[in-house]
Amino acid sequence: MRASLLQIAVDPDETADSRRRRAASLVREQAGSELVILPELWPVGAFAYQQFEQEAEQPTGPTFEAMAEAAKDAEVWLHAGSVVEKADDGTLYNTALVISPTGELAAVYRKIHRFGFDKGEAVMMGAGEDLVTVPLPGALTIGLATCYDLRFPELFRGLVDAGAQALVIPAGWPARRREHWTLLARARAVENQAYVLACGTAGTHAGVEQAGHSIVVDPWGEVLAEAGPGEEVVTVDLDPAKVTTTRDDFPALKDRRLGLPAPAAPRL
Ligand SMILES: NC(=O)CC(=O)C(=O)O
Repeated sequence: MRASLLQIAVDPDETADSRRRRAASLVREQAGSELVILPELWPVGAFAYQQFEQEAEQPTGPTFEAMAEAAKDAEVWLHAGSVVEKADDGTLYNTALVISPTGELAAVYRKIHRFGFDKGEAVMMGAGEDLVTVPLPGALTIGLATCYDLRFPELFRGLVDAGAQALVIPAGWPARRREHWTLLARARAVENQAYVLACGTAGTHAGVEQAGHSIVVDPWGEVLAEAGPGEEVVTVDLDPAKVTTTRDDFPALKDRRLGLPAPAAPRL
């Protein structure tokens, strides 16, 4: 199963429409891949908080329209990264879109853990509540998470329990925390015995230099491919059987101790 990660640059000197056109043409160039992945909030930039309201769209808005055409032309499954979604009640969400090779909206995932503590998406956006997996026919079942979610292992265990074999994580990860990005991506792969495909952005916006370094890790924790800091396409071949063989040969997931009594209150 061939997968391509499109590590697109999100510098502020480009409009969202221009970036959508560029992304669409990059997607079309990936014909032959089965899965193509774009990063988090790439039309606007993950830290461009001031633009969120203005660039907010419906899940079937301009990003979906441009990406659905491209997915159809290339005949690929497209994880179109995430967009600022404006829900019917006006709430904004950081929402990932998965598009089928026939151009249908196959799944949406609203980011569960919002980044920013007392600012940015943490205060401007609603939190997703639903874990989402998508079985790609004849290939792997992917589990969806976005950027800051990478720091919360319990989410990934939930995805694995729901059948995920590959964890797809679009991000807008800052350069100053790049070591965390690589370490966490490998940790999520090892502990869940799953592929991790984590696609970041390049460039700088809102004063935040992006890490790039999109990474693909196999279920044993080996790095199959890693981008540099600039705009780049990473293409890898995944072996769906490797998930099963890793889990069979080293069955650590079966040694989980579920149902232990919880402490009276979390000790933080
Ligand atoms: N931007 C994010 O969602 C997450 C992030 O930057 C981090 O360090 O975590």
